[in-house]
Amino acid sequence: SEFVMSVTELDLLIQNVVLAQGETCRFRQENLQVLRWETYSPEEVLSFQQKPIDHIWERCVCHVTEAIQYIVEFAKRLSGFMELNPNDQIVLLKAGAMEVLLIRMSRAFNCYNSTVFFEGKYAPLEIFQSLGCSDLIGSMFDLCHSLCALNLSEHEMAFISSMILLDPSRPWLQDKQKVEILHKKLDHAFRYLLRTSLRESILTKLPQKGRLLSICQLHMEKLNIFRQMYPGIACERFPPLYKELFI
Ligand SMILES: CNC(=O)[C@@H]1CCCN1C(=O)c1ccc(Cl)c(COc2cccc3c(C(F)(F)F)cc(C)nc23)c1Cl
Repeated sequence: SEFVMSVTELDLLIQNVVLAQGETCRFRQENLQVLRWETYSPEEVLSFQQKPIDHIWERCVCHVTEAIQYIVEFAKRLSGFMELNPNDQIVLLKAGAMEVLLIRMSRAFNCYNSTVFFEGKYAPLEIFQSLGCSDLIGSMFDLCHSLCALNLSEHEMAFISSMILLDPSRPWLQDKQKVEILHKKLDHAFRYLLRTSLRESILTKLPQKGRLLSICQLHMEKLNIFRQMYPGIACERFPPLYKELFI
């Protein structure tokens, strides 16, 4: 029994999702644009590559953890999310936060020279070489390239992110129906938005769910390898939120 949403309800939901994204994206789109040709020099790249692996890992994990906190704030602002039971809120964030981070990373990616915004300038893939997980970083860059090709607007990215988070197919959900209703409303509003902006064609080109999932699984493997290699760091120095969500 498909439900009907009034235009007012659709507009209100679009406003809620777009506002949630605008208030919780760590870097403003315009600032990222201005800086996009500020790249690291070969000497700077070399000095990054010569730093010890645990040093770079720890900095990256701190950046990732901070970015995840912004994504938690994004989720909390999505209408209906805070009305879900706390267990389901954690289940949805645990499963979807990293995928949303990958979507957000593409906003800070310059697909003309394959660089990504990192610590103030745009960095090439090589800068992460000493991390010893070039397959993970490489697949993140590939994903950014395919997302850049879609030339997604902030509105579209906001909806894609909200539907990744409010995904009723996540395992261990207690109140699946409630998430289903939220997801269906987002789907209606997203399609309405795409119809009015003549952008329905992107629906068939969005990255498959499995692709995001596989990168995130690579994330977990790398993280476990790193924790084994540097047991000292993994426990204490990881910010608590990271432990809660990923360990
Ligand atoms: C635009 N910038 C960004 O999106 C990210 C998040 C916010 C800040 N930030 C960066 O500075 C950044 C940008 C690009 C890259 Cl490739 C990186 C390095 O990313 C990672 C290096 C190591 C491990 C990473 C892991 C692992 F495995 F720990 F789970 C997981 C993710 C997702 N990213 C890792 C980083 Cl940390």
